[in-house]
Amino acid sequence: TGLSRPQRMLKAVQKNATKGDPQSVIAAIDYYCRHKEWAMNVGDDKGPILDSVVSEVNPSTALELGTYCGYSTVRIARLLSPGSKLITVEFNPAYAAVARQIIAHAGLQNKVTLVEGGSGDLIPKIKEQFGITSFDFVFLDHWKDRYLPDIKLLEDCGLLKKGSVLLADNVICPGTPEYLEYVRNSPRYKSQYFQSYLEYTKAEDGLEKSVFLG
Ligand SMILES: O=C(NCCCCc1cc2ccncc2s1)c1cc(-c2ccc(F)cc2)cc(O)c1O
Ligand SMILES: [Mg+2]
Repeated sequence: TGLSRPQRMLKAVQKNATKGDPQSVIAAIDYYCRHKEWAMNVGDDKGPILDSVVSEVNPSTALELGTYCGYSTVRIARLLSPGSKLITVEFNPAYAAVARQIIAHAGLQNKVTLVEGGSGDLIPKIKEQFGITSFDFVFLDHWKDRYLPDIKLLEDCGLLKKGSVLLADNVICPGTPEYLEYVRNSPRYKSQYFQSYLEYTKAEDGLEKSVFLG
């Protein structure tokens, strides 16, 4: 059966990107996915919006739900200040194996902790396992029907504080209607939509930024 799509993407990174250079890793993945084969990275249309929110928040602690091949992990981690930590959660072991190698190729493995498992199982264990009291920034990019239950779980576990910023991918395509309805109508969040495009396509998609008000 040969290599999987994530493995072919990894080969393209190892061939075309400079070790220790996150920007070249990002460029190699975007080139491969735009010109060779599509993959569900946040991509180079939505990516700069992600970058601007991460830079604005400058998080000491960040959480990513849904690593996939590590593209957005690299985008986020390359912007973190020294001593800051990104925890990224991936359910699929094959994706996680590729992501570890892509994150390492970018030279960002010291800023990133990749945890394999389901978000619902892991979130309640984060405080005890990682000594984290709250997250300054959360990027949601995993199962679209897990966005809402998982932010409620983050609230219940006391992992959000006043000012914590949530950024959700794919709120239009594939879509996260229940999540959007909640964050846009809850008095506990101030929400804002950033219109963009589904990665490597002309279809509409966007990111929803929601600030937790405590
Ligand atoms: O499903 C998507 N992303 C989640 C992958 C699920 C991996 C998981 C991670 C994890 C961690 C913890 N707990 C449970 C889980 S489950 C996704 C899909 C599309 C798309 C858009 C149009 C299409 F025609 C076809 C696909 C675009 C995107 O940007 C996506 O992010
Ligand atoms: Mg996505």
